[in-house]
Amino acid sequence: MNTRELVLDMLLSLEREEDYSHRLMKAVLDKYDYLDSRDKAFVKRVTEGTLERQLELDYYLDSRSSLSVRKMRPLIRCLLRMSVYQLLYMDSVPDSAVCNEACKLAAKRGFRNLKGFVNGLLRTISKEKENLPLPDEEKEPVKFLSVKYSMPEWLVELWQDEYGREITETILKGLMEIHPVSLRLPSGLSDEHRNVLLSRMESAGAKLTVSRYLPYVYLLTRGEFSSLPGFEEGLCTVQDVSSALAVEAAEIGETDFVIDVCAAPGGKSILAAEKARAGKVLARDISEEKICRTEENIRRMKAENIETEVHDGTLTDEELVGKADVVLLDVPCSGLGVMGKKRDIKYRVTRESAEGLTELQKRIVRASVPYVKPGGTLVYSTCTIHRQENEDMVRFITEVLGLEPVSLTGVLPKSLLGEKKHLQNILCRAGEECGIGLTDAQRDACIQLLPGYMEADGFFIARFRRKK
Ligand SMILES: C[S@@+](CC[C@H](N)C(=O)[O-])C[C@H]1O[C@@H](n2cnc3c(N)ncnc32)[C@H](O)[C@@H]1O
Repeated sequence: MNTRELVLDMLLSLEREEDYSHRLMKAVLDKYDYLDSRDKAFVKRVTEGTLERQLELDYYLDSRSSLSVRKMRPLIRCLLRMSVYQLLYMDSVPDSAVCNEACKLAAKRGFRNLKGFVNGLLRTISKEKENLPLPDEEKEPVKFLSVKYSMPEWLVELWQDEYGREITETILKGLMEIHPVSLRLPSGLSDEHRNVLLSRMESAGAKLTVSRYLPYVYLLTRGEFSSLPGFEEGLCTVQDVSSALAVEAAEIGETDFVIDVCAAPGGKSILAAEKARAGKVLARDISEEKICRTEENIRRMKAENIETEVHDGTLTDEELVGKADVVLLDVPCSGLGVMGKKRDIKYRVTRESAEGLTELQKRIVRASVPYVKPGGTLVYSTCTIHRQENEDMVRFITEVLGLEPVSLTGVLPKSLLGEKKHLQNILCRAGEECGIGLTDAQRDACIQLLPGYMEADGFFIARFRRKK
C-alpha cells in the first residue's frame, strides 16, 4: 500500500466534502489496520498537517506557481499541498524523496504530462523554503494572521472584533498546538484504583499526564487509546476536560434526576450518571442513529442508571415539565473550539452557518427551560468561541427566559477561574470591552475556555437556576 496515495485519496475526498476528516481518518486507519505503526503515523501526520496548514500552503504555492491553486486540477492541488507540507514541516523526509514520490504519483494517476510542472514547483519551494513570503503584517494584518495560522479571514476578523489582536493571535497559536487525546477515568475511582489502572496503561506503553483542572482526566501523549487496558472494560473514555467541566458545573447530587437534551454520543450523560449514582439520567438526542451510538458508549462504560430516548429538543415534552433537578444543554454549535482536533471545521463553517445556529439553540433552550424544577439547575454549553452562541445566550436565558445566573466560583477549579481572571485583565488592558456586555452576575456564571490560555478545547459553560 502506497501511504502517500492513501493521503492523497483522503485529501481528495475531503475536498469533495464527502466526510469530516476525523471520521474519515478513523475509517481509513481501521480499513488498513495491517499497516505498521510508522506508516499509520505518517498517514495521520501528513493528512492532518496538510489540512491544518492548507491556507498557508496555498499561499506559498500561489507565490511560486504560474497557475493559481484554485485553478489546478483537484488531484494536482492536493498532491502539491501534501508535498509542500512534507517539505516544510517534516524534516524526517528528504526533499528529493518528496519531489520524486509526487512525480510518480502524478504519473500513476493519469497526469504524466504534469510531472514537469509538479517537479519544477516543488523543487523551487524546496530551494526557497527559508524565504517563503507571508502577507505584509502592517498593510494586511488580518490576511497576515489568516495565512500564518491558516485560518479563514472571517474568523480572524470575528475574534479580533471580540477579543482584540493579542488574544486572537494566542488563540490561533493555541489551536495549532498538538492536541493529544484526552482520556477520562471514572470520576469516583479511589486513588488506589486509579493508580493501579494508570500503571496498567503505562506498562502497555501509554504516556499519560494528568489534566491541570480535574484529577480524573488525562492527556494521552503516547499510545493508542482503544487498545489500552481498561478501555474495553469501560474504565476510560475519550472526553476532553472541558466537557467534564460542564458536568462538574452542574454540581449533580447523588439522587438527582438529570435530563441531557442533546446527549449523543453520551460523554456528559455518562459522567452525569456517575455523579447521580442513586438517581437517573435521561439521555436524549434527535435521531435513532445518534441514540444507538450513545447506547454503545453507555454499554461499554457500564452505566446502568441512564435511559435513552429519541426526542427533538426543540419540542417541550409536557410530561417532564418541572421534573428535573438538572438539565444539561450541550447544544449543537459551530464547533470553532475543537478545530485543533477536527481540522477541516474551519474551512466549512461560514459566518452565516454559525449565525444560523443561534436560532436552533434558542429553540432548544426555550423548550427545555420548563423541565427545570424550581430551585433546579440548568447548564448551557457549547464547544465554540463565538459570542452569539455563548455570551449572547447567557443574556437570552436570564433576561428573556428568566433563569438566575449562578456563580461558578467554588464550583469549577480555582486554577481555571484564575486563568479566566487573567484573560479578563488582558482584555481590559487592551481596551477591549472587558465586561463583554454582561452584568457581574452573568459574567460570574459563565466561562469561555480559550486554547492558548487554558489547557482545553475552546469551550463555553454557563450555569443557571430556576427561581423557587
Ligand atoms: C455537541 S453535541 C452533544 C455532545 C454530547 N453532549 C456529549 O457530551 O457527548 C450536540 C448534539 O445535539 C444533537 N442535536 C441537534 N439538534 C437537536 C435537536 N433538535 N434535539 C436534540 N438534539 C439535537 C446532535 O445530534 C448532537 O449529538
